[in-house]
Amino acid sequence: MSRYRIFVDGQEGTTGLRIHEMLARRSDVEVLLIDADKRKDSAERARLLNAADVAFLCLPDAAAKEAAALVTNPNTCLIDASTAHRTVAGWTFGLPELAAGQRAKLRESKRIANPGCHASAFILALRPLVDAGLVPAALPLSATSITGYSGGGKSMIAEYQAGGNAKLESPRPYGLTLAHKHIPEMLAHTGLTTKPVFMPIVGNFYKGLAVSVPLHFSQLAPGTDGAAIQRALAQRYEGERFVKVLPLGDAAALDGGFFDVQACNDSNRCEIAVFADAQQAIVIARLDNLGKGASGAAVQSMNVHLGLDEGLGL
Ligand SMILES: NC(=O)C1=CN([C@@H]2O[C@H](COP(=O)(O)OP(=O)(O)OC[C@H]3O[C@@H](n4cnc5c(N)ncnc54)[C@H](OP(=O)(O)O)[C@@H]3O)[C@@H](O)[C@H]2O)C=CC1
Ligand SMILES: CC(=O)N[C@@H](CCC(=O)OP(=O)(O)O)C(=O)O
Repeated sequence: MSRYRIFVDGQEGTTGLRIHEMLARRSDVEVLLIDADKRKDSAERARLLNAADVAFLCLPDAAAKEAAALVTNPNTCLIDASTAHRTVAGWTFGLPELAAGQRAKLRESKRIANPGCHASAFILALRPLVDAGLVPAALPLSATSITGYSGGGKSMIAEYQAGGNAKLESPRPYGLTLAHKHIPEMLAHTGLTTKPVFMPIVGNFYKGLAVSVPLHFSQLAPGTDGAAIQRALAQRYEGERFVKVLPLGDAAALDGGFFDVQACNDSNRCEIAVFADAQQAIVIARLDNLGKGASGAAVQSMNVHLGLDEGLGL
């Protein structure tokens, strides 16, 4: 049996290494490796990109754009983990659970842009509520994301792991220009038309992420309550392998009243929880920023594209 040829451009980086770990367990793929001293050599990267059936781009945005321009082989499918192409025409958003028909698009497309980690959680939580008409598309929302430091890639990991900086011990809000790079994809792929106020917070733990969105029923479709929100989400993701909607107010999702943002670590799962009283709800989606938030999602997209079992290697 001939094996699929896979290249990871950025194989030494955080998401690239994780993809390698996932592919190493598989016998149906051959991973094309680049010599360490040539990993930024455009000619060598071009050779391997064009030799691959699927190439993952685990690179900063500028290098991902450069890599895309190096591909001339019409058979090569690019799966870009960076922010560069997530709202660009001609690229398919790498979230199979986005909507009916998304898997068919991923199967056909040779250009797949994988979602950002915060955006994955936000979109999975909000898209069904907008589609169901419970959340009006123009509603001004706010969202907070608590994330582990591996989301910041090699440089942030080194900063945290060096130790000795007391400022890194407490959670740090950022994105305070109100222009986080995930906001365009959050709008484009939920159907929301008003930019949400989005504030991520990075904490002193390696990985795991939870996006919280507060909702006031007075601003939603008439009659909407916590049960209706949970039901819309549960119906939308019924039968999905990697998206799990928890029961309304699920005490089991809490640890003595606290929500564990690391509960989906080392999995490709996103769990969505709804907590509500008579007037308000908080929808929280948690995932592993290097799992469903990045490398796991990229491998899932590859499996869908190649027509394989979607969970292979995950
Ligand atoms: N970490 C996460 O949780 C997530 C990351 N992403 C995105 O995925 C992409 C990769 O992120 P991440 O793995 O965290 O980043 P890292 O910083 O950990 O790794 C990036 C890698 O790309 C290499 N690189 C940089 N420029 C070039 C170039 N011109 N040619 C070849 N290689 C190059 C770097 O080399 P060197 O080793 O020399 O620095 C590094 O190994 C980014 O766009 C990021 O935003 C997406 C979702 C989640
Ligand atoms: C902690 C941290 O810095 N996290 C990153 C998100 C990582 C991610 O999803 O990456 P891309 O959108 O770049 O692909 C951030 O908020 O910018």
